[in-house]
Amino acid sequence: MAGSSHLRDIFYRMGLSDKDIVALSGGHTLGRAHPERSGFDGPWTQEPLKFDNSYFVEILKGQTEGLLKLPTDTALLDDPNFRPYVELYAKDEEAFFRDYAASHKKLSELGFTPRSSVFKVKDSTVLAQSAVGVAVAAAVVILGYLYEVRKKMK
Ligand code: HEM
Repeated sequence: MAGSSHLRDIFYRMGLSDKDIVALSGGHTLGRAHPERSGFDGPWTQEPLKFDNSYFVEILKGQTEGLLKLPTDTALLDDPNFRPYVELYAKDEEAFFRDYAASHKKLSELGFTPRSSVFKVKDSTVLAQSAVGVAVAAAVVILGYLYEVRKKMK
């Protein structure tokens, strides 16, 4: 089972799970391989411009003339933890859409610090700076006023 352990090596170090591996592999429902790029040839599904669960339906069918199966696609079938997700997504497209969206978000946000935590630090710094600014401005106004009053009293 070299395929699935290699997949786990790569995806686990990014904090992704078995479910993420299978759901994201479903990205191959779109597009195709090009001999001049990867050496592989052809699409994974009959309608490679349509985002649906057909990638999972096709890999469960086995070899189909004209459709591609990468070693990482067949690894999903051989592994006892991956396979239940393949079967689920093949029969329940909504489950695939739901899990794909969550995994895609996770993948897209790798290495990204959420806005809220950045702004919390920034907000308190900005607030502290503004408070000092207001205090200085108030002091200038008050001192100016006292200076005028003293001048009039003289
Ligand atoms: C599991 C590990 C993966 C492997 C081994 C892999 C491998 C490949 C290979 C060999 C190609 C063909 C490249 C070419 O010849 O043009 C390809 C294409 C593609 N991959 Fe993956 N991929 C993986 C994961 C993913 C993921 C996570 C996504 C997105 C969620 C994805 C989306 C695509 C798409 C959309 C294409 C088609 C590109 C095109 O039509 O030009 N792949 N992938």
